[in-house]
Amino acid sequence: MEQIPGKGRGLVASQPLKAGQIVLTESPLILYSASPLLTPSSSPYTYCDHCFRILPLTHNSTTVTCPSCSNHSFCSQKCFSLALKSSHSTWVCKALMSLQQHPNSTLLQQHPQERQVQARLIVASHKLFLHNHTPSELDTFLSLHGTPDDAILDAANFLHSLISPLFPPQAQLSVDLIAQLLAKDRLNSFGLMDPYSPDGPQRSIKAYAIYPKATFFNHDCVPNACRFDYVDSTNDDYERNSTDIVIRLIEDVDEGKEVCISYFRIGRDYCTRKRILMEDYGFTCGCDRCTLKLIGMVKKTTVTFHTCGFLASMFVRGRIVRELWLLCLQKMMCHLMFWNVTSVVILRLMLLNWPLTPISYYISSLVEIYMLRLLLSFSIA
Ligand SMILES: C[S@@+](CC[C@H](N)C(=O)[O-])C[C@H]1O[C@@H](n2cnc3c(N)ncnc32)[C@H](O)[C@@H]1O
Repeated sequence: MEQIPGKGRGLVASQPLKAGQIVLTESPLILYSASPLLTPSSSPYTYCDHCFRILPLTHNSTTVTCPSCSNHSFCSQKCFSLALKSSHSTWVCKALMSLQQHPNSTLLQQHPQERQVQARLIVASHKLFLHNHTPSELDTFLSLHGTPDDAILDAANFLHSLISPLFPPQAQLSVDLIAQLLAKDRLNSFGLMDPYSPDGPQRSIKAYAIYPKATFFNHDCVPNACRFDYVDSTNDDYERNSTDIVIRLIEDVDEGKEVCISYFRIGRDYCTRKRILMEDYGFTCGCDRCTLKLIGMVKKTTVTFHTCGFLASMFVRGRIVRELWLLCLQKMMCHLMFWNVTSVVILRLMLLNWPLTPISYYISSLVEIYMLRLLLSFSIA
């Protein structure tokens, strides 16, 4: 891990790496369902509440429903046994049931639906708040990027009043810790997606996970690494946990080069990428793809601006000296064609040696347009 200028911490190759190589496999520190506590999920699938694999539409002999809450189902007895020790312990089961019951549910329903998912996050991360829990996990979590803003503090106050009475006495739940949790989760959690199907509905997020190392991958719109989380596989297809994250390289990476992933599908256009990165992650991307696109846009705007100015000045002058204009038109067109072609050739030759920056494009467009203006004045004169 290194400090990357303008990006904070990032992950850098400490040796030459090959395309296809797995550079990280990791289990989540925190994992929770993305379906709101009180509202039925919009996903066409139901999932195992421990490993998030799809459950069969009709419960088969291997599916187990929690006998205490009857609200959570598991794909197998093995998953249920594992869940009882972690994701669906007796305390989690009781806390979720209590949040789903009146009057807690009434209070939750008065808030945006997002609050129901945030409540799941706090319940799922209760282990971090236990006094006797390993402090390194809380430290790791608190060291992640993200600070609470006013909206998060409001949410934290509400959720604290709702959930703290449910917490075990040995848990150090405070408004500040909840606010930290929400802020870190917003910038660092990965969505686990519905399975892909070519003619199925648009994929939605079935669960969220925070991975303590994977979270340090910065974003690039042309990433050199990519997430392979095997969420679409069935139980028999593979051995690793279905909620583990797997990061593979897309191309060879030299020693010292940063390894980046894309925080979303890479097919999105420049403006959509820019908006998502600002709204969801709070930064403007300076990767090569975005910079080139920006240069193109600056050039287009500059050329349009100067062309409009040029046409407007031609129009005004044309009106004032209409007679002269008509007389000179024929002569001018000859000059224009000559100078325009010449200036374009000169400028393109210059550009070959110029660095590709918005300034060089701006100056070249200015020069081009002033040459044409000069020529027009000569022609009219
Ligand atoms: C999941 S964290 C990545 C690790 C983070 N750099 C850190 O220091 O903890 C996401 C945050 O990293 C920063 N970041 C990621 N990619 C970036 C990029 N291409 N340009 C600028 N900042 C970036 C943003 O502040 C973003 O909110």
